[in-house]
Amino acid sequence: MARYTRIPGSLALITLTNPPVNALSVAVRQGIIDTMSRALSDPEVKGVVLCGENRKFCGGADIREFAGPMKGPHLVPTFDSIEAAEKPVVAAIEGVALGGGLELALACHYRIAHVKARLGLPEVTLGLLPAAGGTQRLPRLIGVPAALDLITTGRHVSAQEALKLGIVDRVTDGDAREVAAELARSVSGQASRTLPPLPVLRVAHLSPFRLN
Ligand SMILES: CCCCCCC/C=C/C(=O)SCCNC(=O)CCNC(=O)[C@H](O)C(C)(C)COP(=O)(O)OP(=O)(O)OC[C@H]1O[C@@H](n2cnc3c(N)ncnc32)[C@H](O)[C@@H]1OP(=O)(O)O
Repeated sequence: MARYTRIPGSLALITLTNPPVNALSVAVRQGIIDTMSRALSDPEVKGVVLCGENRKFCGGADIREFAGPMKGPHLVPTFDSIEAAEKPVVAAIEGVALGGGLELALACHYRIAHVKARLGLPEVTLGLLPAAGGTQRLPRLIGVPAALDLITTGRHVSAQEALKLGIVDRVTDGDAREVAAELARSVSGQASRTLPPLPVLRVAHLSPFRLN
């Protein structure tokens, strides 16, 4: 599930609620769609903060659902609709943002991380790819070499390394939700931030092709 709360400054706070790590179960994916739609259709809401319950942003796809057939909304359109939102969406990353959890944060327009947060794309360790936009959004944000390192090793990075790499916009030792709310208020009314275009790979004797 995802809980919807109105917070000061004309903002909506969306909290993923699926203990223990707020993994992206069917109910959480549907909850994101429902709460985002509520925030976007309310003219009083000028921006959105997205966080996870119990100070854990999101541990990724819900591995408890891997045994059965895929049900409910897919991650890709769910995340695409966040990226396409005309109101700023800021991820408040506490605890972990792993796999689909980091891909969710990458679909947001801004990311604030708590100093103790860990981020990564560990899909490769499960024999999967970050197939919910991570292979596109991460290279656009931090460049191909750094993105390939994270995608192919599955290693977790600290909040400080994530800041250095350009994955997050700010690191705080305070309440990441409050810092995210401050940022959302300061950019509300501005055009949503978009990622730079995909890098074009040029190989001798071949026409350039787009990485997608
Ligand atoms: C079919 C096509 C799908 C395409 C989509 C592809 C895109 C997305 C893919 C993914 O997201 S794959 C999943 C990626 N995430 C992970 O691999 C995270 C795995 N978990 C961990 O690394 C650790 O558990 C942790 C989150 C760092 C927490 O570590 P900690 O040492 O603090 O606690 P643990 O004892 O390991 O775990 C606590 C508790 O949480 C449960 N859990 C952890 N991750 C998940 C998860 N992703 N889904 C569901 N449950 C999860 C874990 O099983 C423990 O549960 P209990 O044993 O306490 O019941």
